[in-house]
Amino acid sequence: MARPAQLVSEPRDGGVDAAVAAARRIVDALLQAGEGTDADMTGVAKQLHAVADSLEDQAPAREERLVEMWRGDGITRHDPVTGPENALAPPLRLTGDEDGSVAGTLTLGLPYQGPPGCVHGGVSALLLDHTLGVANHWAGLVGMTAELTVRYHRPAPLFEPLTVSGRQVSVDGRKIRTIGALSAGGRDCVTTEGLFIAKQVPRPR
Ligand SMILES: CCCCCCCC/C=C\CCCCCCCC(=O)SCCNC(=O)CCNC(=O)[C@H](O)C(C)(C)COP(=O)(O)OP(=O)(O)OC[C@H]1O[C@@H](n2cnc3c(N)ncnc32)[C@H](O)[C@@H]1OP(=O)(O)O
Repeated sequence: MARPAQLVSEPRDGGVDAAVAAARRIVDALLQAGEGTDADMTGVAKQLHAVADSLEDQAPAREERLVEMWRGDGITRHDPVTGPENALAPPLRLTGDEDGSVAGTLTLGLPYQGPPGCVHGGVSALLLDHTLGVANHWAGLVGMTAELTVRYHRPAPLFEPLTVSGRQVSVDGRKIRTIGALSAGGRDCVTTEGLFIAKQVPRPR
């Protein structure tokens, strides 16, 4: 049987991907520390601002950067779910199977908390919306999300491996229907059904 296809950008060892991995650690560590430690948070803020100042000084114009982001086809490096260049992405790593499904596993920490010890519902919806989009790409026809129905069956736990999966189920003219699930320990926590319309926002150039 063929190996599953990698559907996300492999993070690189150095460059911006390494800096983004460090930024994710910072977000996590700040939340883990909170207010009640002896850490010099004023000093920390100063150091982080210094890093941001230096990055902003050297960044290209936003329009130029958008063109660069959207160069080429397929997998993106900047999206907020899988993108190795995006510190907001957990990141989720998705692979595509021969049967047309896509799936990935990840473990979420404190930055993604909703109810105590559980994943925020909006975060689950984000992970699923994107996974359904990638499932459409894997199936060969992508579209814009027109409708997303999300059912929350049971709380999804933080700090435990979660599986996120999706599969395109039908195409009727421009209407694409795609389903997905987020599960923990083999049990569905969240399931979703999406209607996508085959249309794309023009790429910046
Ligand atoms: C998409 C990215 C592609 C990147 C490609 C890279 C490669 C792939 C790699 C990696 C995958 C990445 C994955 C990313 C995933 C993320 C997805 C998002 O976050 S998308 C952003 C959120 N969604 C919006 O912002 C939409 C906003 N809405 C619109 O733009 C329009 O309303 C749109 C396109 C949905 C429809 O507009 P109209 O003008 O093209 O089409 P009309 O004529 O209105 O509808 C066509 C048919 O669909 C029905 N329809 C439209 N909206 C409906 C709805 N909400 N519910 C039910 N039916 C609806 C209509 O009734 C009509 O049906 P009748 O042909 O008459 O039978």
